Amino acid sequence: MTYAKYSASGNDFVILHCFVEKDFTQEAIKLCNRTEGIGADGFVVLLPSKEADFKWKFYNSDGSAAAMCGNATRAVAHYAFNNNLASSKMKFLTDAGIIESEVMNNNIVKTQMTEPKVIKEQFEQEGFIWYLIDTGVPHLVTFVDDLEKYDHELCAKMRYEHNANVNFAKMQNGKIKVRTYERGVEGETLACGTGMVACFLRAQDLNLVKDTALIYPKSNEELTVSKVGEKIYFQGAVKKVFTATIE
Ligand SMILES: N[C@@H](CCC[C@H](N)C(=O)O)C(=O)O
Repeated sequence: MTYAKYSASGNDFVILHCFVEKDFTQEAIKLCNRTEGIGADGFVVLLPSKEADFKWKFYNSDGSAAAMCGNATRAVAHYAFNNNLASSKMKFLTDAGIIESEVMNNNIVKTQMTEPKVIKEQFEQEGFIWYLIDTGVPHLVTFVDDLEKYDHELCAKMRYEHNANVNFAKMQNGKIKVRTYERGVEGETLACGTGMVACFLRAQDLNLVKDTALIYPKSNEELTVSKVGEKIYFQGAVKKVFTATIE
């Protein structure tokens, strides 16, 4: 089995393609394990599709399946282009719908995200004002004045209560800084794409940004989120860390 390890702004993935669809839960748990496996936040398998260039199955590191992953869309697009599975502009099927991605120069990949759906308008809980939105997967967002307010125990509580990923965001010189607790990793990751998009949409809602914004996750790598009409684009660099073959 040949696979690639990618980092998309610090959110890391093991990616491979095959022709046989099956349940990859055990492979996800084994390969994502940081002590006894390769180590990653997520595992993605690309499979043939009649409707698009390919389809994917996405798994979190604990083996749970997720409908979408913004950062993985960028890593997977780069992988597909480099493995001749698609041209630089491609469409692929996720459980959240069709994704369009474009591989550009300098390993920059741009993805058109799925249509967001507000699940719950702002509400107060645990001393914070939250907003719950689905950007492919569900995200709670709270804007704070200090990202040190990010609290693992609180995130875990909110995550289970709302079955959502949890984001603490802060405006700094017109840019958005974000820390995300990810469902299925059950901890803070270095970046979460659907989380950054959720924070951008909440910032727009609060009139903190216009139609485009620079966003910095925990890894501090720069990403851009923009809204053109009703379409939302998410863009940034990805890194192929290595490729390898395992028995
Ligand atoms: N890291 C991803 C989101 C992956 C899925 C999420 N953990 C969930 O289960 O909802 C991203 O970049 O969007």
